[in-house]
Amino acid sequence: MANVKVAVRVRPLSKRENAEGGRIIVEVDEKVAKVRNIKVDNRLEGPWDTREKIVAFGFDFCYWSVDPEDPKYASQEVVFQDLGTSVLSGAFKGYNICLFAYGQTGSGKTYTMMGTPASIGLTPRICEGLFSREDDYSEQPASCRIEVSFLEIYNERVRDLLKQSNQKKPYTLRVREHPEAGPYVQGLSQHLITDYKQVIGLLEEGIANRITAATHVHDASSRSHAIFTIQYTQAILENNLPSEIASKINLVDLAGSERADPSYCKDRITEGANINKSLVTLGIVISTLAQNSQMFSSCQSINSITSEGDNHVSSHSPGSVSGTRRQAYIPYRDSILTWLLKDSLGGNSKTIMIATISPASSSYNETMSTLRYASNAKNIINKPRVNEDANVKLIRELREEIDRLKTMLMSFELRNSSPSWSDDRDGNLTELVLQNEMKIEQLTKDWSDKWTDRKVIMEEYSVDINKEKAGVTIDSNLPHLMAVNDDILSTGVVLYHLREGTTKIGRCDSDQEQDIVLQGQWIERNHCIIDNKCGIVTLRPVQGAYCTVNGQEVTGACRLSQGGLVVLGKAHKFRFNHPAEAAILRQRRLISETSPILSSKSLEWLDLDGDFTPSPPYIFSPLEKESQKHIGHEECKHSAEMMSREIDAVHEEYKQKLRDQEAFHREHIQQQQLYVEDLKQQILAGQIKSERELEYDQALINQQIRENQQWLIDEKKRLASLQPQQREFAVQTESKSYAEAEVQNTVDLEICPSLVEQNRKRLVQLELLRRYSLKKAERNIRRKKVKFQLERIVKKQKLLEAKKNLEQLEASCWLSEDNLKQSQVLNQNTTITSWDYKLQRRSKSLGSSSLQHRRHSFCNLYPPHVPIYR
Ligand SMILES: Nc1ncnc2c1ncn2[C@@H]1O[C@H](COP(=O)(O)OP(=O)(O)OP(=O)(O)O)[C@@H](O)[C@H]1O
Repeated sequence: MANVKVAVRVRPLSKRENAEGGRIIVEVDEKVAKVRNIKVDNRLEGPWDTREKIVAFGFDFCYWSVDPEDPKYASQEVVFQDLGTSVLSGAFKGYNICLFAYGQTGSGKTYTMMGTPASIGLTPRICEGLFSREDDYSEQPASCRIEVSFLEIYNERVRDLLKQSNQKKPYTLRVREHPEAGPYVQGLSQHLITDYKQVIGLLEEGIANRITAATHVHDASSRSHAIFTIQYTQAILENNLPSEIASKINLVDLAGSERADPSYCKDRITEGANINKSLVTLGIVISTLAQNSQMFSSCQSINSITSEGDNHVSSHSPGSVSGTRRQAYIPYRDSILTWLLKDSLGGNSKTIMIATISPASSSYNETMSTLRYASNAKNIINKPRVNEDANVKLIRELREEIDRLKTMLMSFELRNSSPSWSDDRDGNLTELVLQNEMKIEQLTKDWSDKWTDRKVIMEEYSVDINKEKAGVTIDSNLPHLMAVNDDILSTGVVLYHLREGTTKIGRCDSDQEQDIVLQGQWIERNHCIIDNKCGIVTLRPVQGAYCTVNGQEVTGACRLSQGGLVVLGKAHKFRFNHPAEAAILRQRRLISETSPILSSKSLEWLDLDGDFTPSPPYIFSPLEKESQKHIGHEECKHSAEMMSREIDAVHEEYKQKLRDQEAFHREHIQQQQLYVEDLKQQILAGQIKSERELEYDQALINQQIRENQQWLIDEKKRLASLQPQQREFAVQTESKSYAEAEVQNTVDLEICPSLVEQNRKRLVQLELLRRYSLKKAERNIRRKKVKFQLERIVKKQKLLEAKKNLEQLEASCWLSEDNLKQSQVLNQNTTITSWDYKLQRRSKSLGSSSLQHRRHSFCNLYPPHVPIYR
C-alpha cells in the first residue's frame, strides 16, 4: 500500500503578473504550502469573519521556484533528485509509475515535465537516468529494452504525436481495454530507443506536434493532455531463474484547467469544455479514490482494534465491515484521460502528482483549486506491485507456501497432544509440502527448459543482447526470411532460416509437412518452395500460388538477392537476407564505392532446366519507387543516367577482374603443360633404364646358370672317375687285412669309404648352394620387375592428375572467356553470385572435383576475408 506522493511547485511571476503589480500570496515552508486568503485579507478584521487568513496545505514536497536568488530556490535538478530518482528506482524494481503535472494554464507544468534546452525537465532527465544507469539504484546490472510512445488527448480524441498522418485531418486512435493489461491505445506507435539522443529527438518531434494556442494567461498554452510512456523491460536472474520484469512509466503533462471564455471562438469553447470535462472527471476520480482509500484504512484500523479485543472478530475480512458501506464507483471511463490512467490512479502503480501554481494574487482561485485537488490526491492509497514474470512469481509464491507449511508442521508437532489428530494433519501437510515441492521442481524445470531452448536458438541465430545500449541485435549466418509485420501490436521478430536444400512453405492443412507454416488469404496448401543450393537461393511458387518479389509477381523460379522484398499470398511480407552475399556487397561497396542497390535489389530470372537468362531491367525497390514519384521527370532521367554510369563502372571493374583471372589461368596452364611433358620424359627414361637393368641382370643370371650347370657336369665326371680307383684300393687292403691285426683293419676300413662319402657330400652341398644363389638371383629380378611396375604406375598416376589439372585449367579458362563475352552483353544486374551459379551448372559436365577447383579459383575474385558460401 502506498499513498499517492504529491508535490507542489511555485513558479516565478510572469511578465504579465509583474506588470499587474506582482503581489505574491503563496509561501512555502518545508512541506507546507501557505496561501494568503485575499478575500479575507482585503477586508478589515472583525469577530464576525471566521475565515482563516492563511490557508495551509501539507504535501510530500513543496518547491519554491520563484526567485533563483532565494536560498530555498528549487531548481529542475532539485525536483529531479526528489521525484525523478524515485520514478527511476521504482522502474528498476519493476513497478508501474505515473508522474503527472496538474495545474492552471501557464503555471509551469510543461516547464517541470519537459523543461527548456537551458533547463532540462523531468522527462528527459528520467530517460537519461534509464540509459546512464550506473547501478546506483540496484545491486544487479540488467539487460534492458526501452520503448517509448507519445500521445495527446485533445477534445476527447487520441492522437499519436510520433506518427503523423499525411492527410489534413489528423486521424484518431481508439482506446481499448485488455482483460489483463488494462486500457491501451490501439495502433499507437512504439519506438525502440537505444540512446538518450533518440529520446530527445522523439520528445522534440512530439512536442512540436502538440496542439497549442494562445490563452489570456499563456501565449503557447498546451491545449491537450500529453502522455509520454516508457516501457522499460529488464532481463534479470531471480532465484537463479532467468526472468523479465517490465515496468511502465507514464509521464503526463495535463492541459491547463481554464474556464471556457465566451469571448473565445466556438472551437476554443468546445476545447475548454473538453479539457474541463477530463479534468473534472479526473477530479471526481481522485476524490472518489481518496474516499475509498480512507474508508478502507478506517476499516482496517477498526479491524485491528477489534482483533486486539476479541480474537474471533479477527476472522472477519475488511470487506465484511465495508460491506455495509460499499466502495464508491469510480467513473474512470467518463473521460479518455482517466480511462487511460486507470492503472496509475488507484491501481497497481506508484503515483506521483506535481501540482504547479502561480504565486500571484491574480491566480488565487486557480491556486486554491489546484491545492485542494492535490490535497485530495494525497489521500489516495494505491497498491503498487512489481510486474514480475508470471512463472517466476508462481515459483516464488510456492516457495513461500512451502515455508509456511513447514512452519505449521513444526508447530503442530510441538502443540498437539492427540497423536491420531496430529498424525492426520501432519500427513496432509507433509503431502501438501511434497506436492508443492514437486510443483516447484516441475516449474523450475519447465522454465529452465524454456530458457535452454531459447539459448540454443539464440546461439544458432547469434542473438546478442547489448547490455550497454539496450538494443537487440539478431544476426544469422544463414540466408533467411525476416517477417515484416504491418500489425503495430505485433512485437515479436520472426526469422525463418533457409537451410541448404529445400524449404517448403504452405498451410498447416497441407498433405505434406511444411517447413514454414503460413495461414491467411491467398496462401495455398502447398504455396512455394525455396531452394538453397550452395548459397544460391531460389523461390519457386507452386502453380497458381501468388508470390511477388520486389513488387513483381513470380510464376517461375526466381533467384532471391540480398534485401529483396518477398510477399507470399495477400499479406505475408518478408525481407530476404543473405548475410554472405551482403558481406560481399558491403566489401564491394567499400572497394568501389558504388551503390549497393546495383547488385542487391535485382531480380535474377533463371530457367533451371535450360540456360541462364539475363535479368530483366533494373527493378526499383518500393522505397526507390516512392522516391521516384516525388522527383521530376528530368531528375528521374538524370538519376537513371547516373545509375547507368554506375552500372557501367561496375561492369568495367568486373571485366578487368575476369581478364586478370584469365591471364592467371593461362600462365597456370603453361606451367601445367610443361610439368606434364617433363613427367612423360621421366617415365620414358625410367622405362628404358629399368629395361636395360633387367636385361643385364637376366644375362648375368643366365651366365651363372650356365656356369653352374658346367660345374655340375665336371663334378659328376670327376666322381665317376674316382669310383674304379676306390674299388681297386678296397681289394688290396682286404688281402692285407688278414695278415695284420684285426683292430688295425677296422680302422682302415673306416677311413677309406669316408673319403668318397666326403666328396659326395661336398658335391651335394655345392649343388644346393648354387641352386640357392640362382633362386636368389631370380627373386631379385622379380622384385626389380615389381618395383619397376610400381614406379611406372605412380608416374602414370601423376601424369593422369597433371593431365586432369590441365583440362580443368583449360575448362575454367574457357569459362572465363565465355563470361567475359557474356558480361559484355549483359549491362544490368550482374552479380558475382550469378556467375558463380552459372559456373556451378557448367561444371556439372566436368565432375565434382573440377567444380570445386573452379569454384575456388573463381572465389579468388572476392576479397580474401569475405566468407564464401558453398
Ligand atoms: N519553475 C519555473 N522557472 C522558470 N520559469 C518557469 C517555471 N515554471 C514555468 N515557467 C515559465 O512559465 C511559462 C509557462 O510555463 P508552462 O508552459 O510550463 O506552463 P503550463 O502549465 O504548461 O501551461 P499550459 O497548461 O497552458 O500549457 C513558461 O514561459 C515557462 O518558461
